[in-house]
Amino acid sequence: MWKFGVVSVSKLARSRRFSTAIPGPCIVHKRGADILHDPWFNKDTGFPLTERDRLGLRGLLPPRVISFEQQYDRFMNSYRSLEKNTQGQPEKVVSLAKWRILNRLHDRNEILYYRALIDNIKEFAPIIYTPTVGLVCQNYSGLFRRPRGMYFSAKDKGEMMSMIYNWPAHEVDMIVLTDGSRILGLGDLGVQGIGIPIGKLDVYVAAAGINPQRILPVMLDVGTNNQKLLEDRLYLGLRQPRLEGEEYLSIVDEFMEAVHARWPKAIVQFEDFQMKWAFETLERYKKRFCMFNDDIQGTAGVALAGLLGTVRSQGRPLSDFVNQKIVVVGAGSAGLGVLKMAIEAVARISGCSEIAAKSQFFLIDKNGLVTTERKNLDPAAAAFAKNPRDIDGLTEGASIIEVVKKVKPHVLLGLSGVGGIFNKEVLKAMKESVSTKPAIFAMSNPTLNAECTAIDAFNHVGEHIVFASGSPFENVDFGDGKVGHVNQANNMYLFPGIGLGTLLSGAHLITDGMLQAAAERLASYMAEEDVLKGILYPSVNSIRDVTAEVGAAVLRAAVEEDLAEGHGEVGARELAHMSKEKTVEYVRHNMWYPVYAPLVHER
Ligand SMILES: NC(=O)C1=CN([C@@H]2O[C@H](COP(=O)(O)OP(=O)(O)OC[C@H]3O[C@@H](n4cnc5c(N)ncnc54)[C@H](O)[C@@H]3O)[C@@H](O)[C@H]2O)C=CC1
Ligand SMILES: CC(=O)C(=O)O
Ligand SMILES: [Mg+2]
Repeated sequence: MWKFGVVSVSKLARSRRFSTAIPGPCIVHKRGADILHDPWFNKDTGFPLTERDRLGLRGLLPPRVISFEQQYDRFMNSYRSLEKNTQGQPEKVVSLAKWRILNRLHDRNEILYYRALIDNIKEFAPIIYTPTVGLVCQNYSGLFRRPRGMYFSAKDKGEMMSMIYNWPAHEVDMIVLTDGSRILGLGDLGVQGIGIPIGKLDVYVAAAGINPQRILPVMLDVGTNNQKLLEDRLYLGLRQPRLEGEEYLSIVDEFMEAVHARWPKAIVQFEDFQMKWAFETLERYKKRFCMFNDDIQGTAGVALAGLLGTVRSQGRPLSDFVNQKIVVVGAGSAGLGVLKMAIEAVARISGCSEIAAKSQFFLIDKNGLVTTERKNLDPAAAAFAKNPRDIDGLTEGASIIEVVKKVKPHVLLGLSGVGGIFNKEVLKAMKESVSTKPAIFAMSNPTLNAECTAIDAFNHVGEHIVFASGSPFENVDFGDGKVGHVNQANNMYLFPGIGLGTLLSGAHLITDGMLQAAAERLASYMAEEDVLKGILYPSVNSIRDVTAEVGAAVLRAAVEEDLAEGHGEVGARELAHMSKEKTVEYVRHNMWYPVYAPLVHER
């Protein structure tokens, strides 16, 4: 395994684009061409001559040694040329071309790839993550060139305990797992959903500095109910309907046991599971394994930070959160997670009961306003259903426009997966909001599934609004130098810190207290003057800094709950004695940073 010295965290490394500090050596068990074909070790033309001699590479590369800086510039020049050459072509074609050039580098040379990603995260995140990752998943079987991560299928039942040892790395810290059943707002994409764990883990490396040799994207292929995929000759997954009930759970159980047996400290992030399994697996595993569900819990924290930000943006104290009327459209894993966490926050802030705290929240799903009169009310949504007595003038199943007109909410938040449902009529109705700064959160991904665009929100509601979307939109230019700020309300601001903070704490569980600490730290991250301008979240360019703060908050919460067992050479006692500032520095210090380490061959 690679062991890097202090390079990744020294002030020197952070303040210079290319650090001159020398990293510790990295042991490699291969020689010659095998190294060139291994993206973990390959340096392309960057191998120094002495290393070429030591590793049997002489003659396998052109003679000139190219520095890392030159390789980096060469890659960025190719990327810029591609941008120029694809100008005017359809957006999908351009996005996929950009993804391909990045993916090729990922497959060839991980250090260079992650350096390019970290240095250009704002520009590259929309390619390796939402929205382009959605397009990649939709076209995965056609785009497939080489595997990445692990694939466990229903056909592997009984084999997983041994299969897990097929993974070449001895240590794994972070796993992102999906069953492909609800990929972004794109529905069931079966095995093609593997693109999501890959993209999320790239964000882990870029934002949290998790060592890429210690990550593992996993696809649990239990079939698909997507008829188009089942009929597609090139589809790479199991061509059978999804397993259900106990059969399904037994597959997930077996996988979790296998992971735990090989890497008892690995953290498993559940991602993009359809709602019923998202909730069920969270309940089933959260007290047994170190895991969380990003769509339920990560999203909830990011949304809560944004909701608290909207209160601050109105120039009001946080205690006013209890008076904010909030309409949530989408009663799935994400929407219900947000409601639960927001209601708990209202109860905490006001000291009232959670039942009383619910009065300001309205939940709408595909059948309209959710009330206790709903036939076959989903048990997961029941806790948030309105009693018809409390919603004067509104009835079961009322439409979004009816609810908005009647309630005049401070916030309209979408997690429905349905593009454009905050249409002109709905947005115009938000003009009557009782808030001085009405907030529109169009959080569904990818871009085409957003409930509205930024331009439509500012045009139809007004320039004074607060706007956030799950996938990035450009800021809106009002002319005369005035700009409507677009926030990206995406769980990418939290999950890397949740993972890293948990890892460094050595906790074997992720508790509500740790998740709450993460959300609170994000909520307080922005300065008052920015929040008053409607800027609720930091720039994606600051994602390592945000993650260090969030990670430290999670770690400290684990210490407070007496769950921290320590990590590496830093024990529980030492963690408990770290000040807040020292904890942030400690977290920062443990972020991996991509530099070429000298390779040392060992048999
Ligand atoms: N910005 C972010 O960080 C995150 C965004 N999301 C996005 O949220 C969306 C939903 O995710 P999940 O909750 O997991 O999905 P889900 O499938 O569990 O839930 C979707 C919900 O939307 C409702 N819905 C469908 N059509 C509707 C309509 N026309 N009007 C009102 N409600 C409607 C459904 O009844 C259901 O309650 C996806 O697009 C996903 O990409 C999810 C997690 C994080
Ligand atoms: C961002 C994310 O997790 C989702 O859209 O599902
Ligand atoms: Mg997700």
